[in-house]
Amino acid sequence: MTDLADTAVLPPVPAAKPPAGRAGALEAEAVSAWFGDRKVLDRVSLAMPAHEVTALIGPSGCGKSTFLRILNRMHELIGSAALSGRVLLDGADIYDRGRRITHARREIGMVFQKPNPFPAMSLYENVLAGLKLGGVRAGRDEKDALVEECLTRAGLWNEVRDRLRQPGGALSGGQQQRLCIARALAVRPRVLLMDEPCSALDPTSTRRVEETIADLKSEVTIVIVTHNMQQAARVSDSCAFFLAEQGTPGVIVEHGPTETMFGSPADPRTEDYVSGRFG
Ligand SMILES: Nc1ncnc2c1ncn2[C@@H]1O[C@H](COP(=O)(O)OP(=O)(O)OP(=O)(O)O)[C@@H](O)[C@H]1O
Repeated sequence: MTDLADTAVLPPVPAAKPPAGRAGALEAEAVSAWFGDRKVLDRVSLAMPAHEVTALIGPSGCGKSTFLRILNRMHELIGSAALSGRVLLDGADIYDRGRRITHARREIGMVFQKPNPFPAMSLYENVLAGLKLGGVRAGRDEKDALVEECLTRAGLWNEVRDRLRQPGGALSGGQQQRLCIARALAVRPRVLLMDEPCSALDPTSTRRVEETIADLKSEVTIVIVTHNMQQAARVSDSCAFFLAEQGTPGVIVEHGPTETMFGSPADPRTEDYVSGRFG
């Protein structure tokens, strides 16, 4: 259980370019979760190695999004929510009493299913929004450099470089999602969590976001929830298959290298799911 009385304000972050290899290794140990009396995850353990893309797959309602939210302390924002277990970022438990919730949120960023840029704010200000929330002061040149760097890393710079003062709401859905990725990157996370980031996008935008994911993993560890098995096969290095059978809490049935999970899974339920026989 955790202390819920922390703020959502980001702490100051340096505006300099991140050192290479800053991606963090994330590890969940025996994580269980509840909404009220209802247990929805049961002792889920999973290693998410640095510089890799880990896909969380499984039928609707098996606890993938809940697990993802636990990885950056968003689960505890829901009134009836509780959890047990540990989440380690490079060996340090993000739920330790001495660690601030804001620290976990900065180190472990999140991109949501529906692109959520600030629609009236300019593209430029959107990218810097996380820094602004944290009260970080930076000079104009520093801000310009950060905006260009993050939009480039998110694969959007070339499309928007001439219209940075336009509102975030003026972009296509796919561009908005990449803007949200740029915004998440601006606070220098070590892990990026993505909850079905392409489910609201057309195939072309989906491909563009997938290319962005592939480019980013040299700098940031990625954990992605997806219902799209082709996407999981395309973007991930390893997969974890979640299942909640007959009203029981969600568990990981099997996890391993994506090639194995799709080519020769050990559990027949994994085989049935990845081949589209259920779910
Ligand atoms: N805010 C909430 N309050 C109560 N129950 C919730 C809440 N959010 C999720 N649940 C329940 O927790 C279980 C796990 O939900 P979760 O959204 O994590 O599953 P999921 O695998 O991500 O599903 P989907 O693929 O449909 O998004 C479900 O039974 C769901 O109804």
